[in-house]
Amino acid sequence: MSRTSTRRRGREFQAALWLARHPGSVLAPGAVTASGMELGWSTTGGITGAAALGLAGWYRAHPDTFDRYAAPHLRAWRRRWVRYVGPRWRDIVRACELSSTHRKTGEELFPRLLRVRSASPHVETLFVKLVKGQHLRHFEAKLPELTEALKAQRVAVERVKPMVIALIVQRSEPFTEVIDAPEMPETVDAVDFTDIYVGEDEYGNEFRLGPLGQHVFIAGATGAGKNSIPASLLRGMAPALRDGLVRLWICDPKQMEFAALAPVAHRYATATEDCAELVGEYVADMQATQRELSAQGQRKITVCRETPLNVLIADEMGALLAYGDGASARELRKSLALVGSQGRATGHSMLGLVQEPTKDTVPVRELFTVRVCLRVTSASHVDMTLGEGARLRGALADEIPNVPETAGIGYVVRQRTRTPLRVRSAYVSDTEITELVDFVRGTTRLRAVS
Ligand SMILES: Nc1ncnc2c1ncn2[C@@H]1O[C@H](COP(=O)(O)OP(=O)(O)OP(=O)(O)O)[C@@H](O)[C@H]1O
Repeated sequence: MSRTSTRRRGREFQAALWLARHPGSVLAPGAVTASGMELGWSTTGGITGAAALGLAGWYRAHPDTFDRYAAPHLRAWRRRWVRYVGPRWRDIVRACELSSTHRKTGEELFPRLLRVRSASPHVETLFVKLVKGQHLRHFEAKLPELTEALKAQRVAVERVKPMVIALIVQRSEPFTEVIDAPEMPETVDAVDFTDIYVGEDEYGNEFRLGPLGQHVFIAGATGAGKNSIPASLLRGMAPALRDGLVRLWICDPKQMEFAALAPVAHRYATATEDCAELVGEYVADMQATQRELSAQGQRKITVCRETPLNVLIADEMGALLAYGDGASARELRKSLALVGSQGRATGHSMLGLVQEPTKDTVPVRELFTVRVCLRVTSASHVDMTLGEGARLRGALADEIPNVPETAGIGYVVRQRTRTPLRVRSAYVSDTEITELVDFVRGTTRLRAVS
């Protein structure tokens, strides 16, 4: 209903509305006061102290679960009240000329901060209710001013629903140094095919992927550092490759970085038709394993020489699917779909690399169980890679600067919470690829052992 009166809403009602919007601010002090009056102030102090101690104990004892479940809420709450408390938010909005004046009452109207989310220490998402007459465009036009006013590195904006937008505020860069290539274990016993080190996450934890039972999709613009992820995985499995427990199948239309691995690959192809044939063989191999498994009454393989882990690396998937000749591309899509849906039990995994996640690659994307989005050139590529809403939740992969210092940086979505996690893969140089190849072929001893 539009306002016709020239009088403002009374202050007592403004206060009541504020309290209704912030029930926590009423309930928390209310609960403490009630407890103090009912149970006595020393008991209440004891309960509050025990809760704080419990939280501190959790923080120290289980960093993983604390960082995942408690930290985002505590951080969001603290930032809400330290950085964006009423007058501060209004000052920022006013300084960026994003407030407006009510025509009749002359009252200054501010876009209202509905919610602050902070899934990682480096990013906050501010959900903002627009003032009538405002549009996403007004905020887009003021992004540079907002970035300065918020003292942020970067601010992005997205429309959430009518009258509500999200400002995604990146505060800092967790990765300022290149991460060394993973060491190669000496023996197969040291390799866990479901858990291989490939880099670090923004909390300083190890970023690990498991090729056994998973298909990994990696999107990133040219120079984003896609190759480091498969290369790190291969280094982590080096003794298994050497001993015939892992077989490598490579589709390499570009014939650049992966060409160095050709000598240790079980199959290697470059032309689209040859790649289609290679993937066809991969499917036949998978189906043969399926028959063996069902003859033995088993549901999945144990990695050994007889039933090795097969890893299919499909570089430039977009090019293979979109620009190759029609029949081969169709054949490839069908075969990849089969591997995607049936290959996990038989130990037939895929690592798919794309420069641009477009509509040709998106249907295939759904076949992959783990997706990594490195620097991409368009905001739409983020959700195309990681799934709807990923960018809104803070996966600003399109905002990663296009400079060599950011290679290998990107996002994965945590399966349980769907929160994007900023990660950086270890960097595997050409020399370290050569070292891997020599190790697998048995022409060198190890440089180092984990
Ligand atoms: N994880 C990393 N950490 C630091 N630097 C890296 C990392 N990965 C790659 N780089 C640097 O970025 C350059 C480009 O990497 P890479 O060739 O893997 O990119 P790409 O995404 O595969 O690009 P293209 O699609 O053009 O092949 C490398 O030569 C290297 O200098």
